[in-house]
Amino acid sequence: MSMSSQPDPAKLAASRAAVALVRDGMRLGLGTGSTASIMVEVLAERVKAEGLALRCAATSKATAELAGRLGLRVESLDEIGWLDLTIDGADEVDPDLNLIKGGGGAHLREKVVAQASDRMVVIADPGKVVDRLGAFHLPVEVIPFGLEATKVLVGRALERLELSGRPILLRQRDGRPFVTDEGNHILDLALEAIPDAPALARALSAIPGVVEHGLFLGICDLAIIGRPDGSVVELTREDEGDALADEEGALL
Ligand SMILES: O=C(CO)[C@H](O)[C@H](O)COP(=O)(O)O
Repeated sequence: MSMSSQPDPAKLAASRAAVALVRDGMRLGLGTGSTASIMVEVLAERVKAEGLALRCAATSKATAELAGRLGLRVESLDEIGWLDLTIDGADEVDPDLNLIKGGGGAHLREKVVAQASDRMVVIADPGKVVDRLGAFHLPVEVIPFGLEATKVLVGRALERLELSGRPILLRQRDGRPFVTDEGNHILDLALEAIPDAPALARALSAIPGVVEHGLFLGICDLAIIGRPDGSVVELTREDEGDALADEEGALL
């Protein structure tokens, strides 16, 4: 494998299993983050070895740059129109395959791309599997205009959902507010646990300054969890709780 540093074996195992789902001629969505980057490298190697003809849409500038550099054919989502499969990482995966995403600040484009795909497959290591979403800070992309007012409205929404007092943190990078590929900022909500994810998703989406939150509810079709020994566990929404219950001891 031509990767510069030795990849995490669990992420590599999940990536290989996901890339095995790719078929010649597919239109693919490429996720963002360290796991998705490994997947892009594995995919590029397979494309080179087998001469597959793929069309790829990236979920971030960083992924577009990586995929292009590795020789994958990257086009805009509008050029491709619709995708057969999107493969992406996640920050948390619950037993119903609901996700928190956006640790890398790309969840807006990631959600657009995932929703424009027939199938979304998540690749992750066992540390991402949780019983209930919320330990990971929930990213919320907001427009710069009226940021303080948006923060107040987010706080009020949390109060109504019995999450009052939870910190709302403006994400920083190099001492300045983080700027997404779409020119927006990110509020990270330190919720600890999310009792009612659909209600929170609705409340956040109703705030005008909020562009998109990192809750991916009912979007993921398959989660491939890699293990450090190179094996994988596949979780689907149909077998959701059962599979997790069976595998939990081995996963965590
Ligand atoms: O949602 C994301 C980026 O916005 C990533 O998929 C998520 O943060 C997981 O990243 P990693 O694979 O590096 O742990």
